[in-house]
Amino acid sequence: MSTRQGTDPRGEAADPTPAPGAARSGAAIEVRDLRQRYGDFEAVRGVSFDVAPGELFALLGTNGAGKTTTIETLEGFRRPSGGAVRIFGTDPYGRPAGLRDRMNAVLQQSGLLDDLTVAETIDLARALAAAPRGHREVLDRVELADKSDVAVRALSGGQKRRLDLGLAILTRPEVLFLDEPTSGMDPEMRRATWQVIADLIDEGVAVLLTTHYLEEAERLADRLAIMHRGEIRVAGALSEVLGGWGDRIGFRLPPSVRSADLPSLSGAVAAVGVRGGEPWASYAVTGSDTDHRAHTAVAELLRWAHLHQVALGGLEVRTASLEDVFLRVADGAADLVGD
Ligand SMILES: Nc1ncnc2c1ncn2[C@@H]1O[C@H](COP(=O)(O)OP(=O)(O)OP(=O)(O)O)[C@@H](O)[C@H]1O
Repeated sequence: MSTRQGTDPRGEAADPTPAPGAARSGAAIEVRDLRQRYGDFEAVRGVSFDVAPGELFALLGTNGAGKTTTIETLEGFRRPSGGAVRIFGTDPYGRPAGLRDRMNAVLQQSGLLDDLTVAETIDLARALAAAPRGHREVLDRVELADKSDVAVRALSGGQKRRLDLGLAILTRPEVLFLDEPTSGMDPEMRRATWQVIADLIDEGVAVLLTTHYLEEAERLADRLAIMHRGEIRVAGALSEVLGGWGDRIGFRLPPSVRSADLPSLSGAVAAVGVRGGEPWASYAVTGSDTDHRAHTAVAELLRWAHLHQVALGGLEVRTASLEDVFLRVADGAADLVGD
């Protein structure tokens, strides 16, 4: 079955991974059974994962799942309520000097000063950094050279995110936290930003990314986890995450066919929803030997359509997508996978 994945900006296939949630070796970021409370409310409930140098781990999840709380804890702004986090083997709480210079972040809330120009912003950050990248290199990497003399307040939302990224990479971090770094960017700027991130990973930076753009995770992540209500529900390399979710057969449900009239296909579970404002029939084929069973189900469906003179508009047969998995997790339907 075909997948919807496009070109990988990193130009490489995802590595096979020994175990969901486990790093390959020498973790830069370690999270062990992390718990984080706000008063009586437990926002993070026993989360574990590792990120190795030169690896991008994407932390996906529903709104309020606990992603930002996890990142803030790793950055050393919060002491864990339970469990432990380590950056290069050191507890980051309180941001000890030895670690502070080795990590940086693009946070959801930008700390830019509106009155400074882009060039002044970079100069100020360079003055505070121990071994900063060159002024021109930063501008070029985030493609803001033509905005050098523009005041921050006059930048677009997407350009401000690019400047945030420029400031984060300026300090040459070995660990980079990216909390929704491409929000507000148009598709072209988003793709250019993916390339900047891909280059950093190639240079050996360990990146922890949160994003609501699932395509972003599909393109960039070596491994990913989907969080819901403070827990990791699904984790692993993209192929592992999608592997258990089988194939999908779908078509537009003609007005003449009621959902009760749909045939039962061997080994496939039917559901009727809406797509593009029209009723959409879909069958999920899961479990072992999915390819063979999907072929059998399609053959049965075509026989049924021929017999009953039903047009299968928009017929598609595809591997489950990250969006399918995400939506099932958001429904609370996914089982806990990984550690
Ligand atoms: N300072 C705080 N005090 C009390 N509750 C908080 C605080 N910060 C976050 N929360 C709650 O903790 C939960 C997790 O929030 P968090 O911001 O970590 O989620 P998130 O996964 O990053 O969400 P989003 O995708 O919407 O940004 C939410 O229910 C949120 O309301």
